[in-house]
Amino acid sequence: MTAAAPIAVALDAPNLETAARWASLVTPHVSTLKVGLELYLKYGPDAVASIRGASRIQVFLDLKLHDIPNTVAGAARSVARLKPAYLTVHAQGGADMIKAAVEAVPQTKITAVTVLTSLGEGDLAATGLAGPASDAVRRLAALAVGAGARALVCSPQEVAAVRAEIGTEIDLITPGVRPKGAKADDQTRISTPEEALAAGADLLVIGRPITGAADPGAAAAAIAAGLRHRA
Ligand SMILES: O=c1ccn([C@@H]2O[C@H](COP(=O)(O)O)[C@@H](O)[C@H]2O)c(=O)[nH]1
Repeated sequence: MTAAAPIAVALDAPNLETAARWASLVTPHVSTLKVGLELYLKYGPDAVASIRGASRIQVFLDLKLHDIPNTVAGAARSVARLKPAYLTVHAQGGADMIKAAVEAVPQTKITAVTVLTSLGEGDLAATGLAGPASDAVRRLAALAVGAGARALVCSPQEVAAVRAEIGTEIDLITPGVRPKGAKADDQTRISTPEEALAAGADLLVIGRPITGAADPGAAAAAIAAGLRHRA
């Protein structure tokens, strides 16, 4: 049996039946299933239970919490019983907010989202974050790790620079991954799965290139095979 590839499939589905079907098709090929806002806001904890099924696959709860520290700590405690491997917060919420989340759920890796992979340089300037995205990502990564985050989300284009700064202990997770020739959709700072892994990513988040395929299981298997061949 081959080891599951370091891929988190983003199960951004309109209903539980679709998400559970995708989950059962991709589970043999990948290490992680990601539940995000679309599914969690509609179904809550049932979303996690139904995609996990009877398997022991890792769950990545991508709720991108961003509020005052007390509120984020309470929100993190509310999902602790789901035992997600990863729970996201926005690094821009600041060090106290990240620390509050870390202390609230010690068994889960609090994962700080640095700069959304959909944003380009122009978008950043418009939000008042001057300078190249890579500068903001590195600054927010250092802040988040200093506050206790054990994983970071950045684009594959910044992974090598972040890795050089934060060392090997922190998991680097990259959305914005597109197989060669695939549509970028609304993602801006993208790379291929092979490039992301070669740059030092630990876990690649991939949604639509897998879930939008006619056969999501085959699409996941093909990307996983590509990663094995480069290793
Ligand atoms: O910066 C970020 C943080 C999170 N995401 C999430 O990852 C997936 C990507 O899905 P694709 O279909 O492969 O684009 C999605 O669930 C996002 O919410 C991100 O894209 N960028």
